[in-house]
Amino acid sequence: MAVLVSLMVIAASSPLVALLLRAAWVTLSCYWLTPMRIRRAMAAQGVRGPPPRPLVGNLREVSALVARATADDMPSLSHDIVGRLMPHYVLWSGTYGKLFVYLYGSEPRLCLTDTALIKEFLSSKYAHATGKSWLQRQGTKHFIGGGLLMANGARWAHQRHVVAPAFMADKLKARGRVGRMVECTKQAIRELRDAAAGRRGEEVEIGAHMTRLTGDIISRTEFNTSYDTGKRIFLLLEHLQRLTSRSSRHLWIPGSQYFPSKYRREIRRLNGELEAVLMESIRRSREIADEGRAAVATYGRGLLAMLLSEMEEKEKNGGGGGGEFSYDAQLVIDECKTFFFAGHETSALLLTWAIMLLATNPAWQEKARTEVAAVCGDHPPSADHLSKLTVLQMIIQETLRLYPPATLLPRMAFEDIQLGGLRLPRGLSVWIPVLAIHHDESIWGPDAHEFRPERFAPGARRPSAAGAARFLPFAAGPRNCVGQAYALVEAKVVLAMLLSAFRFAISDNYRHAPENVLTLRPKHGVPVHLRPLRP
Ligand code: HEM
Repeated sequence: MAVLVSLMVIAASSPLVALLLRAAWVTLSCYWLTPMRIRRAMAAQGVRGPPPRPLVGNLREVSALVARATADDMPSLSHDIVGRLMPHYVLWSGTYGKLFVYLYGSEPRLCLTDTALIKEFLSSKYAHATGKSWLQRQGTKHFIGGGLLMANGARWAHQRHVVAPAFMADKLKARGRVGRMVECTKQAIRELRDAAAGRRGEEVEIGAHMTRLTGDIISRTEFNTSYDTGKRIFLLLEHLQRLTSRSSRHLWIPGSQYFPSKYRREIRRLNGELEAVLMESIRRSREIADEGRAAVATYGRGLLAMLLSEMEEKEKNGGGGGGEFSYDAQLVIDECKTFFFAGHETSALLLTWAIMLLATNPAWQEKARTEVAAVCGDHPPSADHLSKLTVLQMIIQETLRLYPPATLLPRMAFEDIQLGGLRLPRGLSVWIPVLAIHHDESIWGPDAHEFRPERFAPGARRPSAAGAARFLPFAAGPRNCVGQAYALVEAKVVLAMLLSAFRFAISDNYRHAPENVLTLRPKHGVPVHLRPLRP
């Protein structure tokens, strides 16, 4: 007590000391007292977890467990990958039950696997009471900034309202995007033919080609950029992603976001360069629109056109429809970065894993090829063909079940939430382990780890009525993936064309080593043998 009184006297006499004491109190409260209070509140409801250490929480255990589990390649081509990618989930759900709490640094995380609760939690009921945490936003600040993926609350609602119409299924058909996807895929097939012909045994690493192809597709359909500009943007984004993931490893240290570091300096430089390239694209789009204004009062098609029209509205009306949240130049740039990032890597991974699965399951490969020939004949797929490619749709869904590019869904509670019988305190992060749910034998049956596309056949018995929360590759509810319809159209177009152009088999050089670096990817790529089917 005497110490406290002395501190208060010193504080009252010196504003600097008062400031330092306040900073120390806020740090202690954020980094230890609040997480511990949340942990106790969950323990009082019977939800426990591993004991945390100050500041690091359980972070070191997670890192050590994952490092050990992924040190070697898998001994066989098994799809039973939960123990490898989420060893901490396997360990702690075995010890504390499927509902448990752990601390990621100082962020308390509740692991939620109950599919009925997940459905409710992701519903519109909690759209404004949940969102992306400080840790997530800080980690991606220089990389995708205030774009839709990391926006929260009313700002998120406005951004979503502006961009969502561009990605509705009927718009995708109407705006000639399928045609552009076909053109990009034709180019990729030419490159694959050349690459295969130039190598002994026609072997190519398909992942790199799919990354290039999906990058080209999003650049051309949504941003109207040239192949070279798109390529430059992706290289910069890739570099930034690597650096931000390295620099955010220390975010659990109080104040670390202000420490100067070589990563941070390089991130700032690359971000400046990326924004300059995007700004130039925007300037060119506006110039082209101005030249054509007399004839067509439009910026053209795609997402960038939509964002620029929205920004112009704001400039004209001094506000725009979203009031304080309307798009300005910086937000348009952030949105471009977000869609370049969110819209190409996940799609490339879906295609890469699908080709790996088809290359190792020749019967399904042949079945899909026969269907493509029956539906499309000798032509590339058109928008009308796509809904008839049901075998391909089943294969895509089974790929997304076994290898979902996003293995986790994170959401922070911004206010106290009553979820079923649970009270989730404000400040608790909820983590939905999508990969573990997709491989759960109690949901999918004893063959949960096997590639069996027939489980998605039209009319097949679904696991249960609450199915929406059991298959979550694109999340669910109002904050699901805004590009879902686009991604599925793209996957069908590309796979249908590749199946018509080549027969593929997995190479002996393939090393099965799925790893999770933000997204679920094959550590050593996917080398396949391509046999051209047509001259
Ligand atoms: C197979 C491909 C894809 C998968 C598996 C996928 C998966 C997801 C998931 C799981 C989320 C929720 C993330 C979270 O809230 O933490 C998400 C959000 C998002 N996705 Fe996708 N995505 C794919 C393709 C695309 C494409 C092609 C685009 C754009 C053209 C896109 C744009 C976005 C955006 C902007 C969000 C944020 C939505 C919001 O917060 O309102 N995604 N995606």
